[in-house]
Amino acid sequence: KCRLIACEEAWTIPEVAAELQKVARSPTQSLDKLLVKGIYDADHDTSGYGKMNFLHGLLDVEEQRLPQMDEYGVDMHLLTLTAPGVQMFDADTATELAALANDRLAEICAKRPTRFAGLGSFAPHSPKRAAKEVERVMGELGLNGLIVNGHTNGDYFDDYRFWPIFEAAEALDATIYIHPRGPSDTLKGPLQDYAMDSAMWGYGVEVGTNMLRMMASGVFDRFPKLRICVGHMGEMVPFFIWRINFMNSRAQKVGRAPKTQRSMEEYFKDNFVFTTSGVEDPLALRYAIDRMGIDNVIWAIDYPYQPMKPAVDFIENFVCTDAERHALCHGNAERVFHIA
Ligand SMILES: COc1cc(C(=O)O)cc(C(=O)O)c1
Ligand SMILES: [Mn+2]
Repeated sequence: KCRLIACEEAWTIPEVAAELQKVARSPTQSLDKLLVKGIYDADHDTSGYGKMNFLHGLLDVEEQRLPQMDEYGVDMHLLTLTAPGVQMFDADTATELAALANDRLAEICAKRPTRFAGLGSFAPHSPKRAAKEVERVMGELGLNGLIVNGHTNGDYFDDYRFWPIFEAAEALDATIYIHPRGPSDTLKGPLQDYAMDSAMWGYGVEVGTNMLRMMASGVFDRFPKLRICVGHMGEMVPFFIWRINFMNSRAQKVGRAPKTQRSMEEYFKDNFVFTTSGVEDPLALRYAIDRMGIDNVIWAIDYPYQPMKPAVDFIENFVCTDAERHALCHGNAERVFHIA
């Protein structure tokens, strides 16, 4: 029996849920509003927002989550404050609620250290205080890395203002998990209809765009040891990596893109790992392993947005070698997220 560590497992606290309800009732133009309203304010004026009953599963750790982990043989959940995290709040509220969520998460992990690990949050729009929180998360709180959800107020991670956060994470060998959120106001255009704002399409576009901006801008020349994790089988990038590499190197030759020390494919292989969250497709997984290398692929459920049993069945039925199975199911997670 292979140890199973699921690495994109969503969770929240009542204080963040309450603040997101305020966002849901505010006149925000953010595309996250469709999802936030559907989850955190569904019973209030639900016109067009689609009620989705995830809140109980997000708040819960021991009532339903842990018994299901026992029933299906999932040893650990790597818990992450669910998207959009604290990033829709003002910088002060975001900083305070990230620290509160991190304290609560450390308590959960301390109480059941063989069942739960956790990624700490921060407020990207207060980068200096965020860098301090990264140090507290990895030091005093003893958590396993960081989580952030795509853009913040429309800014992406090629923007030098975020670099104090990368500096702290790189120095502490702390992996930053870039989870999706709805596309930014400048990206959202035709993504506002047909539920394309979130998991079906907009999430992949949002994170994929962030990843490419980081790679193409030379962030990893500045922070060569920085490790980023993304979910959802690499947010479409693995399947497009040949074309991304070819077209970026041509763009560099003709001066359309800045010169970088390494190629896009090298940055993706050297500085990224990705999980299988929400893509339970054996063909996609086999391609991703063969294309990007087994050491870069990590199993995840994406609970409670994905039901637990099908995700366990998916990985247990996946055809692979024993070495691949150990890497996928726990070995890579233990290395990347410092799990004993
Ligand atoms: C933050 O809210 C989420 C909603 C869903 C969904 O299935 O509607 C999926 C994800 C996800 O894929 O992480 C996240
Ligand atoms: Mn997720």
